[in-house]
Amino acid sequence: MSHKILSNYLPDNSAPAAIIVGEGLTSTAVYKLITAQDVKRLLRPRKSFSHKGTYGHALIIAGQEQTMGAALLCATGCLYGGAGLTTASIPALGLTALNTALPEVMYLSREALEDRTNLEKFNSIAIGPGLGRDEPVAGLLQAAFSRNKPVVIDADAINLLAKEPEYLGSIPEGSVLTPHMKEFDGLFGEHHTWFHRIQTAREMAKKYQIVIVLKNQYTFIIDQRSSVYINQTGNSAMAQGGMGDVLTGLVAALIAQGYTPSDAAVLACNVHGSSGDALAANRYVVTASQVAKHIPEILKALLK
Ligand SMILES: NC(=O)C1=CN([C@@H]2O[C@H](COP(=O)(O)OP(=O)(O)OC[C@H]3O[C@@H](n4cnc5c(N)ncnc54)[C@H](OP(=O)(O)O)[C@@H]3O)[C@@H](O)[C@H]2O)[C@@H](O)CC1
Ligand SMILES: Nc1ncnc2c1ncn2[C@@H]1O[C@H](COP(=O)(O)OP(=O)(O)O)[C@@H](O)[C@H]1O
Repeated sequence: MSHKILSNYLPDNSAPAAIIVGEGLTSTAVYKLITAQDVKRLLRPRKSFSHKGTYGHALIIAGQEQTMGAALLCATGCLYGGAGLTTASIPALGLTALNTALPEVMYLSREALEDRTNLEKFNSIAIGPGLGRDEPVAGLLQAAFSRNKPVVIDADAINLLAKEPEYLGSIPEGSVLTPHMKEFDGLFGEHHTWFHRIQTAREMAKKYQIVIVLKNQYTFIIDQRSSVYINQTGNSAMAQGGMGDVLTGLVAALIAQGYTPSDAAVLACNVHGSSGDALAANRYVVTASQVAKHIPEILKALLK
């Protein structure tokens, strides 16, 4: 089995030289490289005798007037990630855009979230993309947390946790946090090296029993036992707004389909990056919408 030095995966080369990386999810090393075989093993084929109810119902709580696109991109990632049903809870002014861009996706008003019984039917919830900081985000977060089932938490929902850290204690176990570097440091304090950032992520994932997806060129997925999975797919053609919103929707789609939060995060990061890689083979830049729409081809290819 080949081993690589962790520093190879850090932009600042900050890891002590002795830290090695095992190849594959079954490696006993703390730091594990995600391989194509891992992802093939994780992905389950769709069953012949199945219907939309077999593949779960995901709820996306996202968007505000100026960033409705983030909600649409998140819902697109969820739809193309194979959730049986996707519902978007967005401000009513986004309804025409939703119905036009994504006719497959259903709508739940923000007011309806106040009645917690409306949330019971969902197999997964993602919250945060484009929510903004002015809206009553705290109320939306409380609604998402009220079920005590894993929630995918991104963007402005992470920014709210940074502002009101008392909510950290009520994150349901198994939830998946998907911060980029700036969001991570906003929440858990400034870090001067990537190695130290990863150590904090390991500590926090264990403390709160959550999965942390620390987004980067190589994304680090840290599970509840502090293991670190390193995703190698993805490229700089993907460095464009909305890319993370698609990833959030994809994680929600996979949790809705019954994958564990940790497997969903590993699979989503790998497939999201592979989608970008396939498209970038003959493109200078790939958009978030393109990456989302190419996901089904990547999933199908993994089953071969
Ligand atoms: N179509 C839509 O509706 C879209 C809506 N969106 C939604 O809008 C909301 C706010 O999004 P946002 O882009 O304004 O703020 P945010 O992502 O916090 O960046 C702020 C600063 O942080 C930094 N930074 C960012 N990423 C980094 C990284 N990986 N690694 C390191 N640093 C990084 C960078 O700072 P710089 O490096 O330039 O100093 C950047 O300027 C949010 O809810 C989102 O979902 C977007 O998804 C776009 C499409
Ligand atoms: N240079 C790159 N190499 C690999 N992946 C990248 C690169 N740039 C961006 N990405 C991926 O794109 C996504 C960006 O997420 P994020 O910063 O949250 O975007 P947004 O907030 O605009 O949706 C992450 O999944 C990240 O790994």
